[in-house]
Amino acid sequence: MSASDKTPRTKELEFGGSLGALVLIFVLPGTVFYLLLTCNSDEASVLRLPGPVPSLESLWNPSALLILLSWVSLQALLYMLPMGKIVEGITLRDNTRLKYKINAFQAFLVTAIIAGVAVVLKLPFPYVYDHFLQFAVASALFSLGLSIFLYIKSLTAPESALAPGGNSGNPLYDFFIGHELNPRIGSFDLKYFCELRPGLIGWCLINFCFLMKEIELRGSPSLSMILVCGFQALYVMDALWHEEAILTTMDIVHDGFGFMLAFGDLCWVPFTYSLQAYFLVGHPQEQGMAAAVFFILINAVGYIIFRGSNSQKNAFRRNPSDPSVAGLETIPTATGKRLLVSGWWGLVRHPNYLGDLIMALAWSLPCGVSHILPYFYVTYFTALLVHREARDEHQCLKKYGLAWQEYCRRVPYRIFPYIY
Ligand SMILES: NC(=O)C1=CN([C@@H]2O[C@H](COP(=O)(O)OP(=O)(O)OC[C@H]3O[C@@H](n4cnc5c(N)ncnc54)[C@H](OP(=O)(O)O)[C@@H]3O)[C@@H](O)[C@H]2O)C=CC1
Ligand SMILES: CC(C)CCC[C@@H](C)[C@H]1CC=C2C3=C(CC[C@@]21C)[C@@]1(C)CC[C@H](O)C[C@@H]1CC3
Repeated sequence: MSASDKTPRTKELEFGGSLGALVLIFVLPGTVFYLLLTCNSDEASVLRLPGPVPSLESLWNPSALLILLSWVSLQALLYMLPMGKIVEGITLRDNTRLKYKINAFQAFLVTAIIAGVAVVLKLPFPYVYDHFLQFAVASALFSLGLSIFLYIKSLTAPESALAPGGNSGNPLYDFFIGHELNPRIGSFDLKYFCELRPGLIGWCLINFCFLMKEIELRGSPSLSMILVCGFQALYVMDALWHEEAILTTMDIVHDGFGFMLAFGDLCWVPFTYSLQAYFLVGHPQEQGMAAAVFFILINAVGYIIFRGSNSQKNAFRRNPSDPSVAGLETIPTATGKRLLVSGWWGLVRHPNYLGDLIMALAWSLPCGVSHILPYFYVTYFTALLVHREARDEHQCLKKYGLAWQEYCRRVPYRIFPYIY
């Protein structure tokens, strides 16, 4: 291995360094349980502490862990099935390119068929609602176990396989961010698998369980529940359909696979992104048709901006002379790549984040305005994307230097036109 193959030491630590990492390892699971306990209470008020903390025995349910393990195994099996195409990821430090299976959308369809059969067989979907906290505990323990396994595995990985963002030499920080970039067991890519499948498809299934709980309680699903489940299913299906696009995201290219992504993918996403549907079961909301049309319009505007900008960039990066992007204005960079300065990417520097945030708002509105809790997602997501934008900006400035400064001059706003 030549010296340039080796992953350099990570000098600039993010998230407040090792102390920040230590705090987040406790704060993230704490936030999940606080949100779920609050949502379970009658008042669902984020300004009050939720009732008494449940006993440890009541949080532990071996059946929940077994169901979770079966779920992850089913998704792993679907991932490994010989369906879908194989594509290559970006070129790695040692000049190799890993191969990835593209079949997440097919996995979703097969899962939907299995769920349909389970409905016909009258399987008790509302069980997930009744034991949701226990499922969250099982999932948090599973992600912690996976993160420990990943860190131990990374200690035997070659230097070239370490993550540029998670090679600080501080074990706690590297455990949090992820020490190894693309941990694999044979050809099974653990990070790529977890990023989209068990958590995102699981989020849709959890929403469906909540909808079935509403049917059990009230005879039919509410309009609010149908809107929330419909909007979020569209978002998940879109991500699975465009699975190939995640191969160039910073999570796959820069960050390793450690506690942050393992917990994020397997616990945070399914158990906090489904909060609106969870809230609606215990706190029903009446929405009229006019309001529903308004929410659908907001979601549609967000989706058009989100999908239009992501597709425009993807098409441009794949083939700059593609007829759909060939007429757009660009600026050259020293790396040979060009930057779009017109179209969606001339509106703000992260139009895809803007669209995503507009959709996030549309997912909360069907829950009414009497509670703050269903607005958790849009609030947290604004903070996540503002932070992510700053991380990406920092990487782009390093990569493109003067050309990036010129782009910032031409397109001065980051996410919200004329505001930020
Ligand atoms: N729901 C959720 O929890 C989350 C959702 N997301 C969503 O995932 C999607 C992907 O986001 P993310 O991974 O952050 O990255 P982006 O898709 O925003 O990609 C950023 C990269 O795009 C390229 N780029 C930036 N500006 C330009 C330009 N003007 N012209 C051409 N290329 C440009 C640069 O890479 P290069 O030049 O190297 O190609 C840059 O590093 C977004 O829609 C986001 O909203 C993200 C995080 C969490
Ligand atoms: C636990 C912390 C608060 C941070 C966790 C971050 C993760 C939840 C997110 C990091 C990047 C993500 C992406 C997506 C989901 C959330 C995580 C895993 C998408 C798959 C969502 C759908 C989009 O179409 C693509 C996204 C890529 C990044």
